[in-house]
Amino acid sequence: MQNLEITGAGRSVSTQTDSMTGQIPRLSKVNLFTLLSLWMELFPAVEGQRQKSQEKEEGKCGHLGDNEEMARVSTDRKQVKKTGLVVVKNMKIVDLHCSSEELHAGKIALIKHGSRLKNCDLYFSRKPCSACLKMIVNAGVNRISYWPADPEISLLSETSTSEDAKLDAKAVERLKSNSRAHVCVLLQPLVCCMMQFVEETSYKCDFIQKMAKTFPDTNIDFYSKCRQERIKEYELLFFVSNEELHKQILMTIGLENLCENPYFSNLRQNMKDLILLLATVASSVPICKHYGFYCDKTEQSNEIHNQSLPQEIARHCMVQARLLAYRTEDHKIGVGAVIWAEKKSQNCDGTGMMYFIGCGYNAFPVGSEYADFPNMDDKQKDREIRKFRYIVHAEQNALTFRCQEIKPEEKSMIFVTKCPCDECVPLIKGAGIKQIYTGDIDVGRKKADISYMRFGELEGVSKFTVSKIHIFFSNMLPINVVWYPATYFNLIIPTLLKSFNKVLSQFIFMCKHLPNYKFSV
Ligand SMILES: Nc1ccn([C@H]2C[C@H](O)[C@@H](COP(=O)(O)OP(=O)(O)OP(=O)(O)O)O2)c(=O)n1
Repeated sequence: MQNLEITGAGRSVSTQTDSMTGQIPRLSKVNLFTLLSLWMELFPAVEGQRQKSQEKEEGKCGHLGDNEEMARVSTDRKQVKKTGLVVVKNMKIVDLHCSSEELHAGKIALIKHGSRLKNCDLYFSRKPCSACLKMIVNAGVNRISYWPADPEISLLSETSTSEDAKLDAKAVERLKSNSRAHVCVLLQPLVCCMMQFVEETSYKCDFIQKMAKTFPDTNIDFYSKCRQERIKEYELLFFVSNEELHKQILMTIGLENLCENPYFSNLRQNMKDLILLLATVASSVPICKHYGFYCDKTEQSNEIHNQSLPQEIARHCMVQARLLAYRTEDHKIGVGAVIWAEKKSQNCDGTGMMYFIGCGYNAFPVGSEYADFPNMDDKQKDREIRKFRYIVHAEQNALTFRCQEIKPEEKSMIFVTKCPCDECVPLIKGAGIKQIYTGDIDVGRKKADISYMRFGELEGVSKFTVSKIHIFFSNMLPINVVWYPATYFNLIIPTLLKSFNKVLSQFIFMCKHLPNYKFSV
């Protein structure tokens, strides 16, 4: 971990402020929406779905013995790719979805929004199938953007139904040419220095720093290792490494105009850059066996024992916030925030019980022009010309532009990349948000214009910050599960029962066959 202080992505980095003062590159909205759609495709499968697909794989589903049905299910699963979706209205994110076992992302959006999809822009991580497209164009959407790789009905799966995939691609084209909605690929090249900036800031972000602080002896640069792994993983998922194959796909999905150079190589370069950026941001909230977002007070974790999120979901939402932070207008530091809530019962969405409430990043009031407000920070002497009285914080924007009400009876949570300041803490509590997932590097800091004193004293809202899990429990639990008593029992008891069942059935089997064994002996 000592390496963390000196190297990042193979070269030395100075601090964000040293290297890029006053010239922070900004992620375009289109690229932010595209990245979030890709990221939503990676939303961790929820427990119910995981179990169901496991059962299907083991042949334990309701249609046990019905070979045809089994074959259809497994072909379907191979052929239909999970898809992420970002719903945007007036250039603001109004919802985040992903396919579930039963429903495609487009259908979920339709169920949830109906005709409110009118005039919305939809960003898909894969070109949607005809069944989704016909409904969403019918709802009057304005624009449908999709990632130009393997579509939702996969053209890469080697199943007997690949003909169907081609037929579906044709139907999609027909729907596209006969609809008013603009169905297109919206990818923009990253602005100059964006990648370097993301590398530097990811490496320096609160979560990595916190781990570096509390894990000082290890010299494993797990950030770089994690990043390399993510790059490989996401390239496999979102990229078609074979150029010819990629061209064939583009031709089949009506993008023959992108198959010629320089368009083809530009497209691939833009795709690669976005994948690299996503992998870099994702590695800034690392998956590490003994670390996670934990509530440090035991009484507090007991109180909310039934409510904590699985680590992989908490981490997923924090990466959403990290992506949002790259749209900041603050030249010094980007902050992102996203609010989710949990329904009491299962959602039709691939996000399980979780549903999106709102998101934001720190910026000047809507509509302000470049020279309207000062950008100076606390290092400048004159307090009158500092930014702090003008900038709207990430949490404030997330609350202002939320698309759903925060219901007092439901568990709602905010994920914010920087510790909530004294201005925001009462807002979060007042809004009825039940949990805060954040970094705590700033806790207790006092400055003339912005301080972080109230977070530590905050009561009635559970605070989850990156910390080390107790070794005893971490060894017993799966890596990505938040430790709290209920989860512990939820996981351990069924596992014990399962093992007990197995032993019991083996014992019965042995008893039944014992005479035979004796006979043969
Ligand atoms: N939870 C938070 C915390 C802060 N901010 C925003 C408001 C400001 O735009 C910026 C605060 O900027 P600072 O200059 O205080 O941040 P630094 O951490 O860079 O300060 P310092 O240089 O003192 O370390 O972050 C936010 O949106 N949400």
